[in-house]
Amino acid sequence: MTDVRETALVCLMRILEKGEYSHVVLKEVLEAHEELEKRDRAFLTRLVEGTIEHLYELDYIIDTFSKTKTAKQKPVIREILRMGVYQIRYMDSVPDRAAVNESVRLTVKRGYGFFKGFVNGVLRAVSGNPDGISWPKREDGFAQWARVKYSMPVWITEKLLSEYGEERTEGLLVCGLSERPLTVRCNESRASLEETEESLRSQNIGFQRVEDVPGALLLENYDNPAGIRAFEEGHLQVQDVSSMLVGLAAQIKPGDCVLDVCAAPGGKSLHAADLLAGTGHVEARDLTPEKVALIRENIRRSRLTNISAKVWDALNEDPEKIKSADVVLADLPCSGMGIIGRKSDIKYRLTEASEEELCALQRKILQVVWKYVKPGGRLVFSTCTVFPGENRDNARWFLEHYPFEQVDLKKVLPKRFFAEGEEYYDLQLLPGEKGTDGFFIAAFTRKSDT
Ligand SMILES: C[S@@+](CC[C@H](N)C(=O)[O-])C[C@H]1O[C@@H](n2cnc3c(N)ncnc32)[C@H](O)[C@@H]1O
Repeated sequence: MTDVRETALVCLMRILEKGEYSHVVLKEVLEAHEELEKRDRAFLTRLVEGTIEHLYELDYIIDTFSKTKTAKQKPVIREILRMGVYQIRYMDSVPDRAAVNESVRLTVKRGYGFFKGFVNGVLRAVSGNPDGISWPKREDGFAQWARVKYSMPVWITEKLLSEYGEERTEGLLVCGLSERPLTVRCNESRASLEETEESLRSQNIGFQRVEDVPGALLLENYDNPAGIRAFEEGHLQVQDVSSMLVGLAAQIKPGDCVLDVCAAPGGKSLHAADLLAGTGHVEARDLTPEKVALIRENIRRSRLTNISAKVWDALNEDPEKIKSADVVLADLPCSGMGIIGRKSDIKYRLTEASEEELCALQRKILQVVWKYVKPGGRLVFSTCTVFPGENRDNARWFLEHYPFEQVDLKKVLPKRFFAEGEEYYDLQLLPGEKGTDGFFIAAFTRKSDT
């Protein structure tokens, strides 16, 4: 029988000690353990994701009660303690005694019997003294306080504070630790919204329509599309509402030729193909064969026929595509801070230097791909992040350097995304504020005399 906690430990060793991506490791491990029941899969996923989400807080607690600080502990012991504290603090279904005993058992099973007294002692102290922790105080410094309270690196909080102030920054931090609903888009060129809703009802899957975004549904109590019939039939695509706004901002018309230069796993390309309703064509590109395989897998499942995928480095100019596209989608690589609620290891990997490199990479890609837009056609630039350097600043830079006019998004996107009386051309969404992930969109029309 699979030892669920041991499997979680193996995941945490790969993610936190070896630097692998959490979503990749979890997907691989869950696929390799098909025998696990739904309940065990949910427990494993929560234990791994929760431990990562609350990492700094868990270390702070362990370091309060342990003479040997987490930074100096053996990696296996450190991960067993982190998992143990997470279970004590956040998993109501696990009695503290079970969390302690299971951690000790795991210590012995992994060959570290010498440390069983240490693990037992630290976890018992954590469980027995919940009030014995001296937490950082908010009034002594928001970023240091948030480091422990929301497990957020200090430099990120400081950067957010300088752009959004304390209240909105805290909203973003809270959202990063909250469960987000699974949002899906109905492929209405394959089945009507009503048919897809009927199929969901027949499987007792609860949902709510997002009234102002065509085809968008929020699924209730579902965090994984596998097993949903409408998904297997290609009538549903997992996609956040914010990402669906790209398709609307692109103002796609029947017969359009769409080029998505950074498309994997294909969310926006598939939306564009669906909006074309069997006409026109979408070419979905990405950097590597592995990424393009993800797009192809989604195309295969969706059974849409007006879309193809190709490996192409967006930094290389493609002479065959110059002035060929009615719409270019530039959903560019970014720091991903808008989706930390879904991929919580992002915040620990990011550095100030890597964020600056991403700003520069975006400009390099835009420098090439604007040429593919036909005069009168559109380029939509988007990211799933919240830092202005990658978003607003690059959108302004683009407008200053290339022959485009900015599309006023207030005229093409639902009203509720914009505050009354504010001057907007582009749109910056923060996680949770409008029921979406954090996201940025700007759209441009190429001047016709260029
Ligand atoms: C934000 S993701 C795209 C998400 C996608 N548009 C969707 O909606 O599913 C950015 C993508 O850019 C790709 N990428 C990064 N550098 C690239 C390059 N030089 N050329 C092409 N794609 C690149 C990454 O592999 C990644 O899949």
